[in-house]
Amino acid sequence: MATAAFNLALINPSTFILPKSPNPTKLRVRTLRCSSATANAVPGLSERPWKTSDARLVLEDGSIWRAKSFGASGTQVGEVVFNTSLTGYQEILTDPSYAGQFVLMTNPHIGNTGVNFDDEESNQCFLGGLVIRSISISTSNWRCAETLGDYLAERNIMGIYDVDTRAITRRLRQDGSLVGVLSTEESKTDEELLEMSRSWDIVGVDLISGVSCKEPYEWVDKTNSEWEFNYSGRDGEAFHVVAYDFGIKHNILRRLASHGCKITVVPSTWPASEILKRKPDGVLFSNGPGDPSAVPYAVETVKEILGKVPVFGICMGHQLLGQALGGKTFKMKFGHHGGNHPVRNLRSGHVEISAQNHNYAVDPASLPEGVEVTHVNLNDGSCAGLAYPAQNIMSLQYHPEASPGPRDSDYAFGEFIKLMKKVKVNA
Ligand SMILES: NC(=O)CC[C@H](N)C(=O)O
Repeated sequence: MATAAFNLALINPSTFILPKSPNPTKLRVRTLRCSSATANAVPGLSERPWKTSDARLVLEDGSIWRAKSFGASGTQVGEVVFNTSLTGYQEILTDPSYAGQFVLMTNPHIGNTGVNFDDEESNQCFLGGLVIRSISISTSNWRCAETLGDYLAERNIMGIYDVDTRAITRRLRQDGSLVGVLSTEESKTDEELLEMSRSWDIVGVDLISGVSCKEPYEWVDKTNSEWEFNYSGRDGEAFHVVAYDFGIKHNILRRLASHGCKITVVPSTWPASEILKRKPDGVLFSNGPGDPSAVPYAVETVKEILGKVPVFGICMGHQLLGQALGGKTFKMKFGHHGGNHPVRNLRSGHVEISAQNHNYAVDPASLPEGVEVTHVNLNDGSCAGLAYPAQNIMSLQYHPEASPGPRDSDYAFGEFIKLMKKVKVNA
């Protein structure tokens, strides 16, 4: 969000006098400095608009979308999903939950703030590729370290632009998720690419094992003090949380640390018995890519931990919890991906604007008695959060850590702390 504010400041000088800015002078100096120091032309794109189409996106429904390439070249298959976030493409590119997917941004103008050193949500880009309407021909931001095109090329990720993202989004909304093949290779025929898209599937595939860490590690970084916004819920007491890494986003770890937790991150296959031996105050089941029904080993791990220690599930973690409690998950028509999804907290009655990224959901009707639906997605009524107070379980289908997205749901980390505190006091 701050990136957007700085970027706006470049376009509209009136934003220099934001009344609520903690330090307007600092903002002005940084903004002006960045406009001259980091304004870079994107290599290879300065010839626009004369670059001719050199890439194709072939969808499994037989449609062929001609486009211009940036980033890496080659041929790549993936499931196309659309993301409605207005800002935060770097966090989206580094969210491991996008493994196996092409992210199509509905915001038409991408790349204007480049990429920086601080907004990475993991150490790698796991997504299949990026599909955008228009790539910015210059980058201009005080934190910009390189252009989006260079960044993707270095990580061997394909991108295409000058493609009708509105038309593709309407198709996905109407017909549901579609598998596609992105290719810059002239030698491959349309028929070959179509065949590739039709013979590939993301359902039933364990994508977690490809993104989880290989060894346990301790995490200490909090949200940078310059960006911290929520000082409630901390009283100096440190709770030890073990976080299962199913593809964990760094901001989940930063927010837990900012809320006063000492954190150990463990691989997705780490035995539950090892965790319980460490006697943590709580266990977090993270977000992660793919089909929750394709990872029965993870559901078994969750089952072994439930009821023994307070737990918090986020996105994939929420889906695995739903299954471990005896419920079912199903694939949605086109899922939820974006930083602007309204959710109602049924306990408080408040509506949150949330960050979401999922294609699967828990069917609340399949859950046993005693499990409470705590949050509902207001766009389609789907289950957005669960609690099972008898076993100190809470979970959200969406992202309280945002990154990118609004901070409305950060209170959920505070609720997890309260849950751990309650159990510790009564122990
Ligand atoms: N962000 C996530 O954890 C995604 C969850 C799951 N892979 C889905 O698509 O529904």
